[in-house]
Amino acid sequence: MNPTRHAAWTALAAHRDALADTTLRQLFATDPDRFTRCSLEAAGLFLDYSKQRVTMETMALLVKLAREAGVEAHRDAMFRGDRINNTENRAVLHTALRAAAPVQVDGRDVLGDVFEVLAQMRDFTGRVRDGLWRGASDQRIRDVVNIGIGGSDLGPLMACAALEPYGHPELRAHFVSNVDGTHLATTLSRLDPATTLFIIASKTFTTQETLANAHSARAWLVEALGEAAVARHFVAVSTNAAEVSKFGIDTANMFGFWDWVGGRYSLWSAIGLSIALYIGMDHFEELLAGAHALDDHFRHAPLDANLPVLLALLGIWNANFLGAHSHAVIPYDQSLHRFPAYLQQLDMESNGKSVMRNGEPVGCATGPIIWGEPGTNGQHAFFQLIHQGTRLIPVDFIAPIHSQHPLGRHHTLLLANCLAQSEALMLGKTEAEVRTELTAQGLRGAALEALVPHKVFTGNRPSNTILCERLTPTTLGALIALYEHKVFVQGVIWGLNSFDQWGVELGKQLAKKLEGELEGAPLQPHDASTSGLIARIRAARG
Ligand SMILES: O=P(O)(O)OC[C@H]1O[C@H](O)[C@H](O)[C@@H](O)[C@@H]1O
Repeated sequence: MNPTRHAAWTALAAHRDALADTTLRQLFATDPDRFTRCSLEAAGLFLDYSKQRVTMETMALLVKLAREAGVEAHRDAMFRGDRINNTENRAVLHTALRAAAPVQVDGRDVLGDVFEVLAQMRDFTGRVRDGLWRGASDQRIRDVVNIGIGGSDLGPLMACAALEPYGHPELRAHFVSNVDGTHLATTLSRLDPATTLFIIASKTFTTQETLANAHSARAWLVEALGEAAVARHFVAVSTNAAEVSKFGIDTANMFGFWDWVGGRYSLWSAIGLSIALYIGMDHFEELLAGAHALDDHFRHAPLDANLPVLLALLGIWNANFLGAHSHAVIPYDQSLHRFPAYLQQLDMESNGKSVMRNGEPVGCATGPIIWGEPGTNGQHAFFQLIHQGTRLIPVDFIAPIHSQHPLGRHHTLLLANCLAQSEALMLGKTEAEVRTELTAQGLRGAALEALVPHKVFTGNRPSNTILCERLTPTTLGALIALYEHKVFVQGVIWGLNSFDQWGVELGKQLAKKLEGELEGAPLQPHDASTSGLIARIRAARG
C-alpha cells in the first residue's frame, strides 16, 4: 500500500502541524526525564535520540505506522528466507551468514553451506597468516590486494580500516576498485609480486571494472613470476564458478557464496575474505557474532524499543514530515572514515527508488542522500551549513567511549567536540543570547546590531548520538547490522524492494557502447552533447 495512505501517516502529518511551534529547547525544559525516555541500548550500542524533534506521541504514531506497514511480518519473512526480492525472485538472507539456527531456502538448510565456506576461509586465512601458504618463489604473503567494487569493496575496505588495531603485524590490506588505471598502478607500484596475494571479489564475476583490474594485475604478476605463479597468488570470491575458471583461477582457490546474499550485504560472506585475512578468523567470527546479536534484538524486541526500527522511524519523520533531503553520518573515530561511504551504497542503492514493489509510484520522498566525514574534520568543512544553512540536515553522531589508540587527552577532545556539536545544533543561540554576549565583549549600537543576525543559531536541529564502549569486531558488526536493518525497515514503510538495483544498469549498458566509439569504432547517433564530447576526446587522443 502507498505509505501516505496509512492512517498513521495522516495522523503524523496533523501531529507535525500541531507541533510546529514546539522546539527542542522546550521539550527538554518540560521533561527532565527526556534523555532516559529517549534512549536505549542493545547489542553493545547505546542510542540517544532525545535531540530529535519528537514527543512521546510522535514516537507512538511512528510505531503505529511501522505496524500498519507490516514491518513485523516483512521482517519475519526476510529471516525465514522468503523471496522478498521480488524483481529478482530471490531470498534475502545475509542474516543467515551470521546465524546459529537452521534457515531453509527451497527446503535446503543453507547453514551447512555457510559453515562449509567459513571452514574453508578459516583454513586458508590461517595458512596465509602463519606463512604456510607461500608465493610461487616460496616467500610468505605480505600484501593482500582485494580487487572488487561496490559491495565487493566498500564493506571489506571500511571494516579493515575500522579494525586496524586487530590487523596482522606482517600483512597489509589494499583495495583496488576504480577502473581508473591510476588506482591499480599506484597500488602495485608499492608491492612485490613475490609476496602479494590478489583476491578477485565479484559476486557476478562479470563486473567490468573488477575484471579489467584483475586482468591487469594478472599480467603484472605473470610478467614477474610466470604463468604458473597465478595459482599461488590469485584467489576468487564469487557466486559464478564458470566465469572464475574462464578467468584462469582454479575453482579450488575459489570461495563461494549465494544469490541470496546481496552485494551491499555481502561483507559477512566470503566477500569478507580480506577482512578475515587481515584480522584473523576468530575476530571475523566476532564481527559476525556482533551482527547476530543485533539481528536477535531486531527480531525479538518490541517495535517501540527496537534500535533499528527507531532509527528508521526517526529517519522517516525527518525525511517525510520535516522535509529533510539528506542525512549526515559523522563518526567521531578516524578509523571509521569509510563508514559514511559504505553507508552510501547500503542506503542509497537500497532505497534510492521511486516505484514500489508493485511497480506503482511511491508518492512520497524515499531514501535520503547519505553523506559524511569523520569528526572533527567535518566541523571545519561543512558544519557551517548544518548549523546555519537553510536546509534541515539530521545527523547521526557515532562515537566509541574509549579510543583504539589512547593518546594523551586526544580522545577527551574528540568526545567533547562530538557532544558540543549535537548540543549546539539542538540549542542554537537566540538573538537575546547573542546580544548579551556581544555586549559583554564591549560592542554597542550599530556595530552590535550589524553582527547580531550573523551570530544567531536557530537551533532545533535534530541528531542521534550512538555510543559504544569500544570499537571492536563485535561492536562494529552490531553497528553495521543496525544500519542494514534500519534501511530494511524504511524500505518496508515506503513499500520498496530494497534489494534490487536496476538503476545502475543503464549507465553500464551505455558505457559498453561508448568504449568502442572512443577507440575509433564508427560513431553511433547520440544527443549533441555526448557526440560533441566523443569528438573532442577522440581528437585529443589522436
Ligand atoms: O560483486 P559484483 O558482482 O562485481 O558487483 C559489484 C557491484 O556492482 C553493481 O553495479 C551493483 O550496483 C553493486 O550492488 C555491486 O555490489
